[in-house]
Amino acid sequence: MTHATILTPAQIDGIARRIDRPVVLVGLMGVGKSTVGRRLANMLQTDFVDVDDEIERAADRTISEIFETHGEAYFRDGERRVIARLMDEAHGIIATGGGAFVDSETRALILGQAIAIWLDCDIDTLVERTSRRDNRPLLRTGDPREILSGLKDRRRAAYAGAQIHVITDNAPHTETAQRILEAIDAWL
Ligand SMILES: Nc1ncnc2c1ncn2[C@@H]1O[C@H](COP(=O)(O)OP(=O)(O)O)[C@@H](O)[C@H]1O
Ligand SMILES: O=C(O)C1=C[C@@H](OP(=O)(O)O)[C@@H](O)[C@H](O)C1
Ligand SMILES: [Mg+2]
Repeated sequence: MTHATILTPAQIDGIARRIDRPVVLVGLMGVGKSTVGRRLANMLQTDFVDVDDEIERAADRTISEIFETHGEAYFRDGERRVIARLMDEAHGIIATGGGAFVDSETRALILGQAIAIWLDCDIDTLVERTSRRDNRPLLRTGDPREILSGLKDRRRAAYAGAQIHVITDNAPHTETAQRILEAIDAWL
C-alpha cells in the first residue's frame, strides 16, 4: 500500500521547530533505525548519531569484534554508557542498536529525556534486510528467522514502552521518515 501524503518543506520545517527533545529510534535489527534515522535528520536539517557507530569509534573495533573479543555483556555496558552520554548532550536524531532499549535503565533515561519511536515491521522483511550484510553477531549463532522471531517476542514489551509506534513494512526510506514525522506531529 502506498501512503499518499507528502509533507511540504514548510510542513517539515514547522514540525522540526516543534520538536523540543532528541528523537530516538528503537526496534529490531533491520527495521531501518540507522538508514531511516539518517534520512530523517537530513529532512529536519539536524544532527544524526548512530549509537553503534559511537561504540565502534570509542572501542576502535567493529561490533562483531567487540562481541568476539569481549562478549555481549561488555558491549551492553558500552552501549549503556554511550546512550547516557548522548542523553546528556543530546539533540537531533539518535539511532540505537536493537537491544539498547531493552535495558531498563537505558529505557528510563531515553523516555525521560527524548521521544522514543518504535519502528516495527514484519519478520520476512527483517530477515531479507539483515541478510545483506554480515555485521550482526547475534544473527550468526543460528537461523536468523528464528532468532529474529524470538527477539521480537522477548523484546516486544520493552519496545512498546516507546511513546510512538510506527509500522514501516515495505515503505521506502523517505516515506518511512515522513510517516515518523507525521506521527511525531500528531503526538506533540
Ligand atoms: N524502509 C526501508 N526500505 C527499504 N530498505 C530499507 C528500509 N529500511 C531499511 N532498509 C535497508 O535494510 C537494511 C538495514 O537497515 P538499517 O537502517 O541498518 O537497520 P537497523 O539500523 O534498524 O538495523 C539496509 O540495507 C537498509 O538500506
Ligand atoms: O538487536 C541487537 O541486540 C543488536 C542490534 C545491532 O544494531 P541494529 O539494530 O542497528 O542492527 C547491534 O547493536 C548489535 O549487533 C546488537
Ligand atoms: Mg543500525
